[in-house]
Amino acid sequence: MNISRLRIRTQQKELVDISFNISSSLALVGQSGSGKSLTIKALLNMLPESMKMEIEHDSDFELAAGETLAFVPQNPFTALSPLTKIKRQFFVSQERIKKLFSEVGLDEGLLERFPPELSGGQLQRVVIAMALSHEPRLILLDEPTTALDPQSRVLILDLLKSLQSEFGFKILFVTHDMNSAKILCEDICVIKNGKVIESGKMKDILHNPQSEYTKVLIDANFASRSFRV
Ligand SMILES: Nc1ncnc2c1ncn2[C@@H]1O[C@H](COP(=O)(O)OP(=O)(O)OP(=O)(O)O)[C@@H](O)[C@H]1O
Repeated sequence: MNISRLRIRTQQKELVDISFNISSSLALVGQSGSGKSLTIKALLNMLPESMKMEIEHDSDFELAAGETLAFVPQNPFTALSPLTKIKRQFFVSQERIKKLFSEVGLDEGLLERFPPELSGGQLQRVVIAMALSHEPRLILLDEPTTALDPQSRVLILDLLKSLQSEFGFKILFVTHDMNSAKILCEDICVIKNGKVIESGKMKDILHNPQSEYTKVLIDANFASRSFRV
């Protein structure tokens, strides 16, 4: 999927002006304030009313939140309604929910529980099952593992990878964490202040970053994390 131009502006200021291509899995990486969340909101058509956007993309891909597009947010603890049983938070048949639960590695007994009775990793699997329930063509992931411990983080990223090879959806993964980006994505687009700094194959950019900004992102992450680098 090719986004040949995405511009987001307020009356006062241009916040984002980027282009990117999602051939299979793309990490959109940048420091805080670089425009990652706004990009996701723009694709979901959920920008604040004070902002205007212009978007150009391939004509065969309709951007429809909850249909062609699914979204997995940062914090699974706040993504679900706490006082509603898990099974009541899906809008598909019980049979389909059970199938989705087995695909994300969850015991169907958890369907009878309330969200606060599950761990962060289990909750994120529930959210991923929900994202899959409409058979999306593209899943938008906004730092989906930041609220998790390192072990659950790697398990969730591995799960997303295997689900992707099973179902064939594309992934846009927004993060400042190069370690996670490296595990999940084949391609990377580095952004700063709403502009693309560099983009290409993940392995090429990790081995040979062209900008100081990318080097800092790589060094910060690889120096501070101990898991699978
Ligand atoms: N509602 C808003 N009104 C005006 N400016 C905004 C609004 N939301 C975000 N911005 C600005 O847009 C720019 C990009 O913000 P965005 O939230 O997309 O960054 P981000 O890369 O997701 O950062 P983080 O990693 O901290 O979530 C920032 O300069 C931010 O201050």
